[in-house]
Amino acid sequence: MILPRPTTPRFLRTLKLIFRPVEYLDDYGQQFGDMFAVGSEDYPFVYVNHPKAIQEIFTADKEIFDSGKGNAVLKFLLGANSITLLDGEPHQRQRKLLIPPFYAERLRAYHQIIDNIAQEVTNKWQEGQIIRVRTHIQDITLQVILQVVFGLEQGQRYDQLRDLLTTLLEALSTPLSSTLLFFPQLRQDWGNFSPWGRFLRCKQQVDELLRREIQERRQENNLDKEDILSLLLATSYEDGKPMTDEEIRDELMTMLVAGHETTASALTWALYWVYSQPIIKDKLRFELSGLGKNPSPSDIAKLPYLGAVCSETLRIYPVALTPFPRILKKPFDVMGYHFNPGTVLTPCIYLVHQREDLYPEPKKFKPERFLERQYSPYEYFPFGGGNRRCIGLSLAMLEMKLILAAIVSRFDLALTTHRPLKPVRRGLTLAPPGNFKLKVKAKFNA
Ligand code: HEM
Repeated sequence: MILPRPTTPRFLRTLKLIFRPVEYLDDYGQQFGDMFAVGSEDYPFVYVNHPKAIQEIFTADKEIFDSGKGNAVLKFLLGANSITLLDGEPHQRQRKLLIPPFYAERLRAYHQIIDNIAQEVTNKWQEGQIIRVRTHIQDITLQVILQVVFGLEQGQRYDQLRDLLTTLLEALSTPLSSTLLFFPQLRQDWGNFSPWGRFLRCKQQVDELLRREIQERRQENNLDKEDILSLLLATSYEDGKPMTDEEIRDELMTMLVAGHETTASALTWALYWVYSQPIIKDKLRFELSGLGKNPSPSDIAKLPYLGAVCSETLRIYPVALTPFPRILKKPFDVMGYHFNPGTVLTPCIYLVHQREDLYPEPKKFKPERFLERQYSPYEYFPFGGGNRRCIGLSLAMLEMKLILAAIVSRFDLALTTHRPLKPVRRGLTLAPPGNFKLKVKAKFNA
């Protein structure tokens, strides 16, 4: 069987994928259905949009695919030791060390930190003020990473890293600057006058600060600290060897890049959906009020409607349109199609989340669907799946719930325009436009 494929020239397709990613997928998804191919005839890039096919991919033998190779484009940012760039045994070895700090029982230690940061940033909001949502939310999620993952306390290095990391990631966040990711030949260092030159200098300073922090923390050897960096410093591989400073630095950068922008985008969407539909805001407030005054973060994290709002937020516009590409190392069959080594199989999160047979009226934001039925990990997978599934899933969901609850219970916010908010590209991800604003109508004492 031969897969359908678009006839649009490659260059035009790539431009559409960069500047109008959702239309790109909507158009081809409607035209071609469950699976379609782009790229070369010999080594096609295949979008897979059927849950059965996705199950076959996510449950296949780990040795069949490489993914790290497909992420090589991120080496300049994350470093060569990043888990996202590794495959096979080195990848599994690294995952074994990185996953335990994210177990649910460990995350309990972070509840209060997340709640405090959310309160501190939003306490400054005043009635009548117009909030540029992403700036504030990203400040919260960046501080969560600095405190929970890097274990930093507020002070000079905290402020330096906070500023540098914001500049670093902003440099790659517009649809135009995202072209640097797709066309490496555009990365030209013409000093501080060129975006790439500015990026390189900023990255050097971040690397230096992280190197110093890791060295000092190794010397400090404080076994009482519960942040993820401390846990990584204390752990070792099966052969007893500890992680090297370079490995730890690259994983810190990976968790920062993978964990802070993504969560900020998801939360910004959540605020848009909640405040564009008053009934959802009312239902959330009602559910929260059932916990009484000063509810514990652990109780908030268990609320079903709040969870459903977060899940629906990640369904309708998933932050990642696709998980990492799976590059075949061996021949493999999916739903009757035969693929040769070199083929790139890409389960498409966005198109599966838009399937009418799974999600009736898929363009409507309806949290109730997550209360009425359970979706399999092949029907709903905003965090990817199989042996590469996001390691920060539980932290991200916890942050979304606690921060959304902190805002909804204390503020009445209003949209400043009734034009529907359309997603835009932000690096490799999909995000609400950076200029999305909300007006503070009322501030309550929760
Ligand atoms: C809403 C927030 C987030 C979303 C939507 C998200 C989504 C994803 C997706 C789609 C993948 C690829 C999985 C695959 O290919 O199957 C991934 C991988 C990853 N994510 Fe997340 N993520 C989020 C938050 C986080 C956080 C908070 C962290 C850590 C602090 C994190 C760390 C990682 C890492 C390290 C990987 C690579 C896993 C591997 O290669 O084995 N993510 N994430």
